[in-house]
Amino acid sequence: MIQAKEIVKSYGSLQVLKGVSVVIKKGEIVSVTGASGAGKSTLLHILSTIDRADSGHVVVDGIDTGKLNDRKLAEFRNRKVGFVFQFHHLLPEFTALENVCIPAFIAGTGRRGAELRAMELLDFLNLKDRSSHKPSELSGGEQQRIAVARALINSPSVIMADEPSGNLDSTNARQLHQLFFELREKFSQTILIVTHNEELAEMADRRLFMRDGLIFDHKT
Ligand SMILES: Nc1ncnc2c1ncn2[C@@H]1O[C@H](COP(=O)(O)OP(=O)(O)OP(=O)(O)O)[C@@H](O)[C@H]1O
Repeated sequence: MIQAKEIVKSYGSLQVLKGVSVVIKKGEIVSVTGASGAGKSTLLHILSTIDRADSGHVVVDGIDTGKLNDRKLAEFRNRKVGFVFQFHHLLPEFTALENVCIPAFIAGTGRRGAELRAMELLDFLNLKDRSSHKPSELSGGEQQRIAVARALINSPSVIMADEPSGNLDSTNARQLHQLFFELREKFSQTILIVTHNEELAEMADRRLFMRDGLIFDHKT
């Protein structure tokens, strides 16, 4: 489902990824931990095609992303990959429902179809009655669940989360963690989570660990 081979990435003279290879199977939930600066976010950005590697290959859903031009890559990302970040990045002037719909509009879905799908997702996430609220009128946990709904609207095959619960209190963090497992049950999604949260890392099917730009199986 996600295959990365010999990924190398440098920023100036700093080589951040030094030949990272990883395979993540369809429907698998994998966590990545490691010290600050180890290269976790950089790897996630490359696997999710937000950023390009200097060398190496990233294949998602059988598509070699290195072969796509920028326009095709943006289209691919919009349809195939859902993102959840530490800070939800919801647009403050739009309602929860509108925020969730935005990736669907970008994909060319009509307003009615997008809103129907968004309401289904908000219902699944117990947020239906918050749909007309702006982000500032929602709690941190609700904002993050809205961001999850936004990540799901185009039914991506892959969800990538970078410190998704880093900004939440322990109760909301636990609920969000549980949600990832419910998503896998319901939508068979492949989920890759970068986290400093040991409890979340431990819940995953498989744990990976990064050190100095290299990736390892996590040994308990
Ligand atoms: N755009 C950039 N330009 C220059 N250096 C960068 C850039 N992005 C990341 N780096 C550097 O690359 C290294 C790895 O960063 P990265 O964000 O991948 O680490 P991380 O393991 O996710 O850390 P953290 O746990 O603190 O989020 C760091 O030394 C960082 O300063």
